[in-house]
Amino acid sequence: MRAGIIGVTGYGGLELFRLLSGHPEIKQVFLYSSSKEGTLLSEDAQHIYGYTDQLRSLEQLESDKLDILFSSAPSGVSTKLLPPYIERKMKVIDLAGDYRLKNADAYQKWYGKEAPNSLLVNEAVYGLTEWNKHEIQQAGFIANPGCYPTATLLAVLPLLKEGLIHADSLIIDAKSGMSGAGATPQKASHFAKANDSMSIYKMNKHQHIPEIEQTIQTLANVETNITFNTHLIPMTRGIMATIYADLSKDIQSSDVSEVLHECYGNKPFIRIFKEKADLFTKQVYGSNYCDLTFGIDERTKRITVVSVIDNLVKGAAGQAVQNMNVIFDFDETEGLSQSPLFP
Ligand SMILES: NC(=O)C1=CN([C@@H]2O[C@H](COP(=O)(O)OP(=O)(O)OC[C@H]3O[C@@H](n4cnc5c(N)ncnc54)[C@H](OP(=O)(O)O)[C@@H]3O)[C@@H](O)[C@H]2O)C=CC1
Ligand SMILES: CC(=O)N[C@@H](CCC(=O)OP(=O)(O)O)C(=O)O
Repeated sequence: MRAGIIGVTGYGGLELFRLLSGHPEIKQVFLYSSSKEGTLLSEDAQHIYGYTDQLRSLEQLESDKLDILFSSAPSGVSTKLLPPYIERKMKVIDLAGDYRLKNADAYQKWYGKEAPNSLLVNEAVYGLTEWNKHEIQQAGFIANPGCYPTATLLAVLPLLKEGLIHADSLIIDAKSGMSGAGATPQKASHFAKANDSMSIYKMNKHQHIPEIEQTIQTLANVETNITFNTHLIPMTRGIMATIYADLSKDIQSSDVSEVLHECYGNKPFIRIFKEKADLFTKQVYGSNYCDLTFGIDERTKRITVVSVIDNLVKGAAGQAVQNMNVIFDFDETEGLSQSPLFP
């Protein structure tokens, strides 16, 4: 099979390149750049020194014959760039947020950008693999989930669906490594500011709030108004989402455990740890795993659920490859079975 990657010079694109290069079904990967066409990817990305394929232009993409196209460009770009390929029925997986929100006003409000063509938004299948496998199997066009929504939704959906927690009590405290902000240097990622420090950002206005609420509505069939905040941590990869919710009935740990195991028992990338396990982001570093634990607080009748992922793998490129595997009926773990890098 032949795959193409738009935005391959960015962090999500490089991770796609790493995973697709080791995928047994992918024979060729075409690399596209909007700014560095004709140069070698390895000139910038020294870790793949020796790789000699030139970056192709977006004009070349128009006539290239691909079995699947991944787009890992900043939000707003795929609204303009992807329609011809989706309309041509090329298989497309978009890692950006453009096609995730079904409501155009919500997209404009939270992203501050012009909403994409609504027909194509309706065509897009939300690629939360463990929850949407059947739809993904039939799909030609996938809106790959955001990194924070992936970590959050995998943790809360089973509990919401089974009515174990009050939907309107959800508080999500999420933290990300610096690669979540992409390869372009920013003020917040300047070493002297970010190192040895921690910051909160986009307080109560993060663009992933409507994505999480929309997906809870679609997949667990409940309305929510979440409190969701994000923090930047001086590490390269990783997301930890610590989630608090009121228990809806007299729930025991064994009920929660049973619901999680029932939901994810046969899912290769979800690992359920014992209650109150000391999870850390590095235990999933470089892998497609989402690790979960929880603890019931008998005193407050609240539950804490914790989820860790690698933002570039399960939160982006890994889940995109998992979705490709589902679309083409490959084993879901094909090309994704590397164990985490530790220490
Ligand atoms: N980083 C993360 O953890 C996650 C990121 N995402 C989403 O994935 C996408 C990529 O993120 P990330 O890799 O971090 O971002 P980066 O900023 O690291 O990379 C984006 C790449 O997009 C390309 N690009 C920029 N403008 C255009 C354009 N007009 N047309 C085509 N290509 C363009 C650039 O490459 P070139 O100049 O060579 O074309 C650039 O390298 C974003 O939408 C992001 O929100 C989703 C989940 C997690
Ligand atoms: C650390 C950091 O800055 N992370 C980014 C994640 C970007 C992302 O995944 O954006 P979309 O899902 O909207 O494409 C952020 O919080 O905006």
